[in-house]
Amino acid sequence: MAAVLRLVNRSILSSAMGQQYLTFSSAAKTKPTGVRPRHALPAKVKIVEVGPRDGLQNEKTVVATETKINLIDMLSESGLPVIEATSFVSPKWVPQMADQVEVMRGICRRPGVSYPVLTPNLKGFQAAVEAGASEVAIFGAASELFSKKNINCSVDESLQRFDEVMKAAREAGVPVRGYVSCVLGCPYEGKVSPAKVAHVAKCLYSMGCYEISLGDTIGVGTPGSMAEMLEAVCKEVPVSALAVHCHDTYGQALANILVALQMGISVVDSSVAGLGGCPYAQGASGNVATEDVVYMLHGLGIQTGVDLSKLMDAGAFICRSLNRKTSSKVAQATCKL
Ligand SMILES: CC(C)(COP(=O)([O-])OP(=O)([O-])OC[C@H]1O[C@@H](n2cnc3c(N)ncnc32)[C@H](O)[C@@H]1OP(=O)([O-])[O-])[C@@H](O)C(=O)NCCC(=O)NCCSC(=O)C[C@@](C)(O)CC(=O)[O-]
Repeated sequence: MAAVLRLVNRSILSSAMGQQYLTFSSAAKTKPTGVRPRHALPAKVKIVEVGPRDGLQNEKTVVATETKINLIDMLSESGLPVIEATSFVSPKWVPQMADQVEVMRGICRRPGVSYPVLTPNLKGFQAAVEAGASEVAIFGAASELFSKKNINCSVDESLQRFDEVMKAAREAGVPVRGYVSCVLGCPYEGKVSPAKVAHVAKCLYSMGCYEISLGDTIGVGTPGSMAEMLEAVCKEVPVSALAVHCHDTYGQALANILVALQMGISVVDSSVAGLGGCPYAQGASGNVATEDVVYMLHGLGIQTGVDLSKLMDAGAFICRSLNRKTSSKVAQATCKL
């Protein structure tokens, strides 16, 4: 971990615009720790906005469908390339997502923007496709107990269910993203081994998921544990197919994302205004705020295609609608609310 932090502290960004990589000058001098820094940051990062799904799924009061639709449309206005719109899960388990069909039918789809939805099983997949979803995500876990609490089956059983979804998705030509939850800790089991994370990630990738999002569901990770976990996963899944999904419970999310970028990852999940939490991971705070991720990336000279001002308008809108304060430090600092 010390080596990773030294790497960050001593980094010197290349000032040349348009250069493909930004280099870290003193990386070679750092002591090896088993961590594999790539000594380079990507020139471009794809942000996967999960606010309308992950951000809202845990809200106690039902959010009006129109509000969800307006939020998604404002987010797509801001230039975000991927907006996870809703989930096709049981309304008994997650009542907040019960209006998934109306949301999918109501949004204004911008060309070039993808609107994936969560589908835990074949039933969810079929309903999603019927409602017009053109991309879906399956969601597994690296922790047995979390899997049981979240989707009511063991990790192995979940992989069998996902296999059915993958087959149907292949036939329908629908791309599938895969999540692994609890990659840096579980609310029920505590520490989770990087080997288990790597195993589940490899299974999802082998099944045909085009991208694997690694979820620090309860936000307990640090740059050290993130690097150790990624080291294990990168041996099984190409780094170009990995994304990180960081909750900010312990305030470590941006540091963890920076480490992931240094290790070659260029896809980051985040949630506008830092909304969110998982209904089956008590105490987990929201995702890292998209505004803060965009601010950091732009500050590093990394392109996102996102207009920060429009993004903050979307954050202000949803915070007003939910009558709550933003968790985005950037939005707080710029007094947009
Ligand atoms: C997976 C199930 C459905 C299993 O739930 P189950 O009770 O085991 O399912 P079942 O197959 O026995 O069916 C029971 C009932 O659910 C219905 N059902 C069955 N499937 C569906 C479906 N797709 N859509 C709608 N209804 C469905 C089914 O028709 C039946 O209805 P009934 O006969 O009782 O009226 C349930 O556990 C569930 O919905 N879980 C969802 C949990 C969830 O959404 N969690 C939050 C998302 S994960 C997350 O936030 C983490 C992530 C991704 O962000 C990454 C990170 O941060 O780590």
